[in-house]
Parts: sequence; structure tokens; C-alpha cells
Amino acid sequence: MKKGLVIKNTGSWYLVKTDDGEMVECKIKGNFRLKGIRSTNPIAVGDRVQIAPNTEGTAFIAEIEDRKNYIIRRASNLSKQSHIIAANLDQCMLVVTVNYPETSTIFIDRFLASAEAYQVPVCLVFNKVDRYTEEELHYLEGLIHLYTCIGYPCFRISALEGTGVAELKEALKGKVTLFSGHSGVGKSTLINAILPEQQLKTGEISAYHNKGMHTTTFSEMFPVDEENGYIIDTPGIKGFGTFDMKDEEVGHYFKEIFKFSADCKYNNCTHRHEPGCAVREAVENHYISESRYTSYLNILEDKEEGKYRAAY
Ligand SMILES: Nc1nc2c(ncn2[C@@H]2O[C@H](COP(=O)(O)OP(=O)(O)OP(=O)(O)O)[C@@H](O)[C@H]2O)c(=O)[nH]1
Ligand SMILES: [Zn+2]
Repeated sequence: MKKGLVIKNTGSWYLVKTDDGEMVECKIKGNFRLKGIRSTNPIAVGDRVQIAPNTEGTAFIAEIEDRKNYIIRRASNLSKQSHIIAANLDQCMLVVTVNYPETSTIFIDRFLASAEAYQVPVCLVFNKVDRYTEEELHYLEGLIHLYTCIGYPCFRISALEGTGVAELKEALKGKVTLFSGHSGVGKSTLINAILPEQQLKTGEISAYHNKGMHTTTFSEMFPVDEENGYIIDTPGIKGFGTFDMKDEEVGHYFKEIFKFSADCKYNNCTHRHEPGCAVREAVENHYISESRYTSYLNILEDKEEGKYRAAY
């Protein structure tokens, strides 16, 4: 038996990098099922596994270690079956632009809330700083201040000109990182700047998914250093999977709201109309930003209309 990391899933076989550095093509033995998850794929990129090598130099995956987190995509809106896109993420880089295209704080906050639910730490990467006007740069500084204070590290970069890319690369060392963000914010440009040797690959993948042929997604991790740092490329995946939560749970996924909610009069407070709400008081006193509170209410409203699941 050997231990290793799944770095590629082709649908019919898995590529495992063993802890002694070997690359082994692996298959799954028999009826491999995981407790709790109804998934179309029992093993995903990022999984730590034990493999049993056979004489042809390939191996069977015998065991999978418990995951610290994973991201899924539901096979369809109605289906309970889901596809695990990647497991054991150390972090997610959410690439955003103040303009060209505009990324709204509602989008950012919804993304951050689902990342909290999935227990994946997020850094915000503000791209295209070379293009902004004075006013846009001013707004950018405000956002960076806001999110840094809440506890999300922020980077200012220009993927096009290379500004700040070295610093970002430093933050990828030894970690498994997923890149997300709206279409057009510069993810491919950034990944190309980080992994120059992967140029062609990224081009192929986007050409492929632009044709709308991505009915099944097979993920791959690309090494970024010698110390098990990887970037996960997931064609067509923009956010985390959907999840169900109660009204009073939404606030748990906004770090600063959660902190203040300890002092609400009712422990199932939804921070809307309840008397003695410490969160509303904190918004009034500017300890919680209006934009974050608006995003919070926006999720609650969509939940009421049954739209939240569909939004991701
Ligand atoms: N001015 C400026 N333009 C950039 C920068 N980064 C990317 N762009 C441009 O933004 C456009 C979109 O970049 P992509 O890298 O294709 O964006 P993407 O996020 O991969 O988009 P999808 O593939 O649709 O998800 C391209 O025209 C890039 O040249 C930047 O730092 N500054
Ligand atoms: Zn409250």
C-alpha cells in the first residue's frame, strides 16, 4: 500500500501522485461508496488516498482519507445526486474587478458566505488595477479596507502587467487553491501569468468550454511549486455548490454578523425586525457595513422566494 494525492480525474481513471513522487494511473475497485454523499464520482481531485499497486505499474484505490472540505455541483436542479469537483481545498482566490466588468458586493458576499458554509478560506484578488480611474481606485481601497477588517486577505494585481503577481504566487506556496470569479475578470490571464508553461492548456480548456460542451467536468490540479502547491482548474465552475440553511443560520456565514449576534436578545434572531438585535445596532453604529448587511438581507429574501438555490 502507498499513500498519495489524486491530481487528475478523467472520468474513467485517476492520476495519483504518491508521497514518494511517483505518478500512478489508478482505478477504483468494486463498489466504492462514501457515507453521507450521493455522488456520481466517489473520488475527486484533491483526495488523499491509499493505493494498492499491481504488477502492470497501475493501481487500485483502496481507501480514501476523510476530507476536510469539498465542493460539489448538483447533477441537475432536481437531482439529489451531486458531482464532487474537488476535495481538501486549502483556499480559494476569488478574482474580482471593480469595473470591466463590475463585480457587485452582493456577488462577493454571497460567494464568501457559501465559502464559509463549505469551510474554504477565501482571499480576494482585485484585478485590473492598471485600468481604474481615480474614483474607481478610491472605491477599491474602501473595499480592501472592508474585507481586510472582516478577515479576508486582499491582493491588488494587474494580471496583464504583472503587478502584484509575485506576491500572489507566494500565497499559493504549498497550498491547494481554487480560482473563481465572474467571466471576464481575468482568471485565465492570471493563471497564465502564474503558470507560463500551462499557456496552451488554459487556452484549450476555455475554447472547449466556450462551445458549451462541458456537460461533464473533469478536474485537474497543476503544480505551482515543488512543495505540493497546486492550482485547481475546473472548467465552467463559478461558485460553490448549493446548500440549504435555515433563516437564522445565514448570519453564521457572515463573520462579523456572527460575532455581534452573540449579543442579540433572541438566539434565533434573524437580525431583521426582532427587538434587542445587536446586529442592527452594530449596523447603525457603523461597526457592520451597510453593504454587508444588504447582502445578508438579500440572501434571506431570495431564500423566501426560493431563488437562492437557483442563484448558484
Ligand atoms: N487592463 C487589464 N485587462 C486585463 C487584465 N487581466 C485580464 N485582462 C483582460 O480581460 C479580458 C478577460 O480576461 P480573461 O483572462 O479571458 O478572463 P477570464 O476570467 O478567464 O474569463 P472567462 O474565461 O470568461 O471565465 C481579456 O481581454 C484580458 O486581456 C488586467 O490586469 N488589466
Ligand atoms: Zn439580531
